[in-house]
Amino acid sequence: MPKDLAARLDDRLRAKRESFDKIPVVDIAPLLDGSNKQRVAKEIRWALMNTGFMYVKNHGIPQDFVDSVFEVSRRFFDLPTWQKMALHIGKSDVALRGYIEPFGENTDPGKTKDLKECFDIGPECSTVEGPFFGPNQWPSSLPEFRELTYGYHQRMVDLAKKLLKGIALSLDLTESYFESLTRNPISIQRLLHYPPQSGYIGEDIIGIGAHTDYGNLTVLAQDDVGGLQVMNRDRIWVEGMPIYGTFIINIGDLIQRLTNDVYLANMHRVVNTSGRERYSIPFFIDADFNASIEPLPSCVTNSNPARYRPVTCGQHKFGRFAVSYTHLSKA
Ligand SMILES: O=C(O)CCC(=O)C(=O)O
Ligand SMILES: [Fe+2]
Repeated sequence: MPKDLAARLDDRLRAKRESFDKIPVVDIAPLLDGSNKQRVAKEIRWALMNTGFMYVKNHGIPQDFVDSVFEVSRRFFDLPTWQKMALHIGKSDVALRGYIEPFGENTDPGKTKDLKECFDIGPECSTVEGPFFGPNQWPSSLPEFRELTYGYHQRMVDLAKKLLKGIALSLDLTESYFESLTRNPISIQRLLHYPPQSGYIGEDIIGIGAHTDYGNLTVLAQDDVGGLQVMNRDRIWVEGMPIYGTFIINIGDLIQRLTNDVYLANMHRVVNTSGRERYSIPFFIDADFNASIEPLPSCVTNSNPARYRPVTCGQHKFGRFAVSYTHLSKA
């Protein structure tokens, strides 16, 4: 964990929040169909103030489609290592697309090595245009991979934009608030595979080290294995158990900065002691590369003065990857 995060963690958890022993489930149908957006906004507000996480149900993405992406993800991670390494993220320049081997990204660098392996996809561009924007790399031995995973990415962008509307309403902003910040947003569609761990497990090697997400919003699909843990106010790790048919939504640093810590980008990690392989599919949506993020006037008060200086989305995000990606931090 970068030092500033470690220092801020205590502060965050001291903040006036209700502790939680489970993550709330929010039915977002009334947000999506417009029948009761305000009720959903209220539930989102409680969840993001107190846990930074929520499950969403009735999200409109067919479960058999999600299952088919899990299936192709399993097939991808089953490929021989040399085939995966041929698509290594280091070959994508600053676009940051492709395969990341175990220990190739450590989200709590200096403390934990991450056992997970990943594959990252993003908005398709024909050449590298700059950080996070460039061509994807595709596995030629899995012809169905591209259509399924890129199609999923498109559905996620759409869902995330609807969720951002709900978040805007939950902050008493107009529902279109995020539109001007997300015209061509950085987004990453990631596939993850966690091998099981057994015996003594210390914090030096786990599935994914304790971290907050970097951007605006994460939409996570997980299989039925379990292992996600989210920290509560008493610094207890609460299990984010799988609930079939839901996604887990959590906010990242940028929304925490925007809300001046009213909403919590909460710490989480994965420890897979199930004895089974675990797969998950997180999608990250951020803001435009040059979007400036600073505390909203409505979240700055005498008792909660502005805690953050403006930062551009791209600067913040690339800065965090620069220390977590082994291939970048060694360069
Ligand atoms: O696999 C999971 O459940 C969580 C993954 C995660 O936290 C991340 O990729 O940022
Ligand atoms: Fe995360």
